[in-house]
Amino acid sequence: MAIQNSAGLSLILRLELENSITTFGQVASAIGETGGDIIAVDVIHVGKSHVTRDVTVNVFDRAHGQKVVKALDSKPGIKVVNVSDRTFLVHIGGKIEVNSKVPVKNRDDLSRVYTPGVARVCQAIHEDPSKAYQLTIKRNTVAVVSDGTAVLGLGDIGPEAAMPVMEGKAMLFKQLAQVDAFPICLNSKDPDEIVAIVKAIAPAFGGINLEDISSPRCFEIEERLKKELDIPVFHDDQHGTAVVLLAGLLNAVKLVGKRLEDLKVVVCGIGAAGIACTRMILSAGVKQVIGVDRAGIINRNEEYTNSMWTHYAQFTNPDNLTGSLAEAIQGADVFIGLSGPGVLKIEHVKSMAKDPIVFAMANPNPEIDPEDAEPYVRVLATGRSDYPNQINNVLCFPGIFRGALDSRATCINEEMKLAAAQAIASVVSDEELHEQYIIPSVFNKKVVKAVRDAVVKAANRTGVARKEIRNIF
Ligand SMILES: NC(=O)C1=CN([C@@H]2O[C@H](COP(=O)(O)OP(=O)(O)OC[C@H]3O[C@@H](n4cnc5c(N)ncnc54)[C@H](O)[C@@H]3O)[C@@H](O)[C@H]2O)C=CC1
Ligand SMILES: CC(=O)C(=O)O
Ligand SMILES: [Mg+2]
Repeated sequence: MAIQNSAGLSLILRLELENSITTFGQVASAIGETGGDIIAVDVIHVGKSHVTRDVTVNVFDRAHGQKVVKALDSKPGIKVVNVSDRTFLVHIGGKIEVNSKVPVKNRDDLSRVYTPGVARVCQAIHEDPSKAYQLTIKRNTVAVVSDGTAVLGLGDIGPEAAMPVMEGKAMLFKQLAQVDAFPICLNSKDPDEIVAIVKAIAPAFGGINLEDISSPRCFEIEERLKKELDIPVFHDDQHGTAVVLLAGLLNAVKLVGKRLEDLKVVVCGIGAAGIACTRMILSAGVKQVIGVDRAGIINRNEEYTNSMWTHYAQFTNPDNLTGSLAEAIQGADVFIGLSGPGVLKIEHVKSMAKDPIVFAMANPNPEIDPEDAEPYVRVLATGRSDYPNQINNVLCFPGIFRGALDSRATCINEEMKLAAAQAIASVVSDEELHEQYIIPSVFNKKVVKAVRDAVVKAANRTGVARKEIRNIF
């Protein structure tokens, strides 16, 4: 099983080439000798003495990029005028914008969309607040709320630094499921204040997607908001991740011919995602889950300062094992990583049971380098977009909110989550199922529709839908 990795970093190098001294062939050789991969060349300006070209080069990391630049700069007749990182370029000015659905071309239009016409619409909603679903953006709009305390695996990097991730989530909501989503990053870490703020902004939204809020605060914040709001509140790192993880696990066990109830599963990283994933796989039928965090195996002999861990020990680790990851993983069928980079070593993988399944889901860098793990595992998945088998909550949140908004559900309950997991898994047919294809691609158009339809049905079945469904796809 060969793993294809796209290069880590893509740079655009603006080069000024002196015609009499150098050729493009020399440029290409200099880049090739350093291991850079040219993926595009554009001519920017042709002059008598100089040609300016933009050369797009894939490199492994920053240091490699610097090596390529140095190699070019050292050649006579080649000048590196500018270096831009394509990832930064797509972020300039942010990734989303608000568009108007109604053209305003004259006074007549203006008086309808704005004052005085708008006043009658406001009064209609005042008389019947449920009309907000017909007459405002509420029915199709989700707030993506973060406090920046657990951004990917980068930790507490603050609300401003969290924005690119939240903009990315909003972009994906729109692109994949036509849901309008706003990134809202809060300058507060106080659960009381976060609950109060989200409650206060809720009238404009049909759902709340909590994102990258650190544990254990995230549990309290979500629970309180669920109780106090009549729109779905969904902590994506918990439930979106758990839904996609279960989908991947259902297909992986089918592939290796094991049963959920016979598995020994190790979950590393007992935070928001790890706890929710544990709950989800237990409710799907797994019996033996062992949690590991910085304090080692989570067991019932300890009283942890993190009360969630004390609670976690009550419903996991049936044999009350103690020790470290090395002890936990011996003979395990499945490793689920939701912690940080480099936690899982080759020796750990070698000590797993036959046909090991490794889901190294920490972002941006997984618990083990996929190239290192690949020779020793049967099924490998990461959370990243540039390897096969991407187990990432992006497979869930667009479709699950599409279904919840369409059925105007009051919440996203366990049945809706389970239905979403089964729907994602079902997109991969038995004929297609393969070590490198246990989970559909984010770009597989069947995913959002399958999840949305399954969620709508589950919402109806469980009595949380407030609306008859019209099919929008
Ligand atoms: N692939 C996906 O869809 C998703 C991936 N993640 C990733 O999972 C990781 C955790 O995310 P959250 O649960 O939201 O964060 P969190 O902050 O709630 O929990 C992380 C947990 O991992 C533990 N941990 C960190 N380093 C560790 C180490 N070296 N050994 C043992 N335990 C360690 C922490 O102590 C903490 O309990 C992040 O890297 C995040 O990017 C999270 C959500 C979705
Ligand atoms: C994917 C995601 O939500 C995370 O890594 O936090
Ligand atoms: Mg997240």
